[in-house]
Amino acid sequence: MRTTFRTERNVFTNKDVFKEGYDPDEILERDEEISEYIGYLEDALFGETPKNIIVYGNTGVGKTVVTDHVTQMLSSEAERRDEGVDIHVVKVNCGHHTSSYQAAVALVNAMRRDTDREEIGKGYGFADAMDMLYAEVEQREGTVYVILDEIDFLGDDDQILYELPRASANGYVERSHVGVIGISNDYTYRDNLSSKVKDTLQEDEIKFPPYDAAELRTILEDRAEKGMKEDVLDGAVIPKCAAISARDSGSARQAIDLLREAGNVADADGRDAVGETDVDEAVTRVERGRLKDGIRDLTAHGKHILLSLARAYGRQETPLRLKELLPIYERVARGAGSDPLGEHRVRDHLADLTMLGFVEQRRTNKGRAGGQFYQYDLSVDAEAVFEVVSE
Ligand SMILES: Nc1ncnc2c1ncn2[C@@H]1O[C@H](COP(=O)(O)OP(=O)(O)OP(=O)(O)O)[C@@H](O)[C@H]1O
Repeated sequence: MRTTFRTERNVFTNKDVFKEGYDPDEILERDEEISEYIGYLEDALFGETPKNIIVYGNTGVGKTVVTDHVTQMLSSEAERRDEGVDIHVVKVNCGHHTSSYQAAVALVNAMRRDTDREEIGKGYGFADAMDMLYAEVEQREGTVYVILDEIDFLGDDDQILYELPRASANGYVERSHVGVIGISNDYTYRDNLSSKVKDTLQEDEIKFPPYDAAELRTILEDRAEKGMKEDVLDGAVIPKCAAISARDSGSARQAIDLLREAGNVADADGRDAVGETDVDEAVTRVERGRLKDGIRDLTAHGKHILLSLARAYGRQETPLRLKELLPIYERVARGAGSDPLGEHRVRDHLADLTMLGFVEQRRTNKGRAGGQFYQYDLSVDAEAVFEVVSE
């Protein structure tokens, strides 16, 4: 039981070093990708038409951190040379702005915020938004690199990728150039683009492979040095976090999360030594965190259905059939103030939840005459479901 605030932590010197938004001074183990990137970006420094680039790689492999780093380098270099070439960078996340129209509006607003102007409201069409975007670009009188993070969320609505690269050729901007950098988790993204977009974009590709254990160790050692006290880590901790993450995902995010959580476990225990067993506990915590994020991302009815299953599971009534689940779901949905969906839609949701790994679907044969039917069970921790729903 704590009655006072601590004056010093047991393990950490700076927890911010382990946060998602932390900007590392140094990007480690990505020299090849940085070099390739610099090669593509360089044209812009000479006032030429900028190259369009798409960066591919799984989650947590450094696409964002490297893109931020090299584009920052590019605009500082242009400023340092002071040869009349200004380079501006504007970034939006298509995961939050999933249509070409929304992305265009978000870009206009980002550029307006950048110059302390009011954001535009609603009620414009795509063409209006693009006109406003071109006006912003033209005002910069230089090269504007547009970064579209999570570009695959645009899906078929990729008109903006057709428009932006043609801005100069079409005379929409005369004093400026526009370049596009797309960031994607989906290696097949390009295959789904329409041929007219492919023809205009003519992009170069940079692929970010997953990190191996040795690379993750380097990244973790650097973070530990910046954010943890000296000598608190047992020698096996970093190699273990690195090995688990390399085997699982090759993600630096996962590795950093594991090290932070292992530190948290020891710290909360009042220890100033982090050991291997703390990593085991960290794995459980990080997985639970990821599971809860996944539940949070579900639609409202997805959550209602999962909660119904979790309740049934808690009463040891699972596995159960759809017709047994429906009344529970209907009560849950009404309790949350929404109209329950019909049987077919619930079945579709259950199929989605099964695909996402939240639910297990079993086919059961009931003797000769009984025919076949499906039964459903919860395949994630019920507590995590209750916790998210009660947030
Ligand atoms: N080479 C590296 N050196 C130092 N830190 C890194 C490196 N690569 C990744 N990181 C860190 O790992 C985390 C995830 O990296 P980043 O956000 O760049 O991944 P991403 O590939 O863009 O992932 P996502 O597709 O999920 O957005 C960040 O905290 C980042 O600072």
